[in-house]
Amino acid sequence: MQILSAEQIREWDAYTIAHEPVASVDLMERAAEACAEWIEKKGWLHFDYSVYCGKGNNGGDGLAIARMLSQRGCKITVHILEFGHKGTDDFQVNLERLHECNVPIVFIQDNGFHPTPKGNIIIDALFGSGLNRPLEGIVADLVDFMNNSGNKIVSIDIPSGLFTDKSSKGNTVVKAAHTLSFQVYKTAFVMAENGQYTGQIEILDIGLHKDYLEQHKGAFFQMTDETFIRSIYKKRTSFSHKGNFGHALLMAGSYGKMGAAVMAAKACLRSGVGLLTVHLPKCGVDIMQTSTHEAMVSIDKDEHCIISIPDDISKYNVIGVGPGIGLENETKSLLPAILQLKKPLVIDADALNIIAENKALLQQLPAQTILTPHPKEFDRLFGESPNDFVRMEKAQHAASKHNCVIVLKGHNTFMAAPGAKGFFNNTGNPGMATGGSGDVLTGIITGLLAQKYSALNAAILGVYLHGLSADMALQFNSFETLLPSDIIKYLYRGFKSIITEKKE
Ligand SMILES: NC(=O)C1=CN([C@@H]2O[C@H](COP(=O)(O)OP(=O)(O)OC[C@H]3O[C@@H](n4cnc5c(N)ncnc54)[C@H](OP(=O)(O)O)[C@@H]3O)[C@@H](O)[C@H]2O)[C@@H](O)CC1
Ligand SMILES: Nc1ncnc2c1ncn2[C@@H]1O[C@H](COP(=O)(O)OP(=O)(O)O)[C@@H](O)[C@H]1O
Ligand SMILES: [K+]
Repeated sequence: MQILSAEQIREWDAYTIAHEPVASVDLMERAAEACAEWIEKKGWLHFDYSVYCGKGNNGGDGLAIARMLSQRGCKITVHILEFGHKGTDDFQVNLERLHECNVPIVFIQDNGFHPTPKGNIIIDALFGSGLNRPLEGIVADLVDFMNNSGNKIVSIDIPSGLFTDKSSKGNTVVKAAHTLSFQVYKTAFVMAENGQYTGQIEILDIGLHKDYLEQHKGAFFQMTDETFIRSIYKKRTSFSHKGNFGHALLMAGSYGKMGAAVMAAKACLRSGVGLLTVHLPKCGVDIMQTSTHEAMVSIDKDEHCIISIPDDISKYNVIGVGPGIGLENETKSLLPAILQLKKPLVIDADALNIIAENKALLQQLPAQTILTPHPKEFDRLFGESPNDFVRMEKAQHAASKHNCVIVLKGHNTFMAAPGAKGFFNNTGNPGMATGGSGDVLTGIITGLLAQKYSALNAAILGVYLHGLSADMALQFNSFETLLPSDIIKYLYRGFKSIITEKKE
């Protein structure tokens, strides 16, 4: 699924109006009908509704939804924010239509807001993608009033006060339980800083013209859905052998952090790598050999941490470095040597922190290296960001500048690569917020890279599978009990769901 900016959505609306063709007010009717149907399917027709409308097209949607719910037998009160100026044409048409339904309408002109009866559902249709400045004055007061009412809020298109394409940090924004948005995701929905506002997001199909997306391919962010993942997944043939799936070298672990190496190794093996060697300090040998029988080990000179590179590096086709390696000085000084090997590379955790301390190393990254920072690691590497939007733009810029793939981890992990607009992931859950989940991801991506996926596809597929397997593991776990080792255990379910053909 694509993720569009407010401007692109406006263009797409206009394209549909011109090329379907369909009248703008009829498109609004479709949008409102999709919302009313969603509410009906939810079994919510026995509730009463307070519908809050601005005077733009978002408010027009609200008026049309009010009419449709009233026709379905719901008790409705409509509240219109009165600014003095006329509503948009489609708003005015829908106001006329609503007058015919005898729905009570209250015009809000001052702060004396009518209390919303307990149990009413609030429909928030104040502002949509046309928001052009932060809310203030009476409008901000109204949103505070709605948020503090204790009523469930359903926002239409986007919670009012939330900007589609830039940060709304510190602004007054509606806190919705559900957001009913149209056709595609909006950039605002994938930013962690907005998680408190959107609630559950539903994307409703309003039949916008498909040709628009075809004609602007490459101009949009992409949400990595199942269709896309299937298109990059490589099927195995019956005659395949271990030589087809690469030999990965993982450089991981230090005294007290061998668990990171074990998890990365197991995840790498379960991702289908042909052969795996783990380079680790002496203290880790017994741990790895007893826990992970399929992994070979390459033993470092040092007892406690990694300070050297294995002798014969030529047999490995990829290297994954970072999980649990620590920040000992001798480990730090090893990193430039690893970069000089010019192998396909996945860099995570402390290996990223070492680069952050010596940023000149960024210039030495082999082409198409994959970096997997969480936001703090990212900020250490590329500087602090005031908000998620700026951090994402920095990731795009850094990926181009250093010719690398950046996996900026989070709920909707963002993947940036040179020449691509960027990809957001849509699998995974808060059960993954346990130390070690990142080590598992490094193992998965390293395993896929060894199997000759391109760097970008290894990142996209790895992140998707990582989250999907964690989602599958929820069948037998709560968010609290889910462990990184469960993600490895359920990787087979993730793979199978990609491989299994969907029944039509
Ligand atoms: N055919 C289509 O296009 C379809 C569109 N659809 C719907 O249209 C929505 C977009 O509608 P839209 O473009 O009319 O903008 P909208 O969000 O209603 O707000 C604009 C108004 O708000 C005002 N305003 C802005 N910021 C403000 C602030 N901080 N504080 C106070 N006022 C502020 C601004 O006033 P002004 O800046 O002129 O003072 C203007 O009056 C979209 O989200 C979707 O719901 C669907 O029906 C599907 C088909
Ligand atoms: N709420 C969440 N939703 C989706 N994915 C999550 C969530 N919380 C954590 N994750 C994923 O778990 C991983 C955590 O990685 P990281 O922070 O490096 O952990 P660690 O270093 O402890 O192993 C990332 O891939 C991240 O995307
Ligand atoms: K809204």
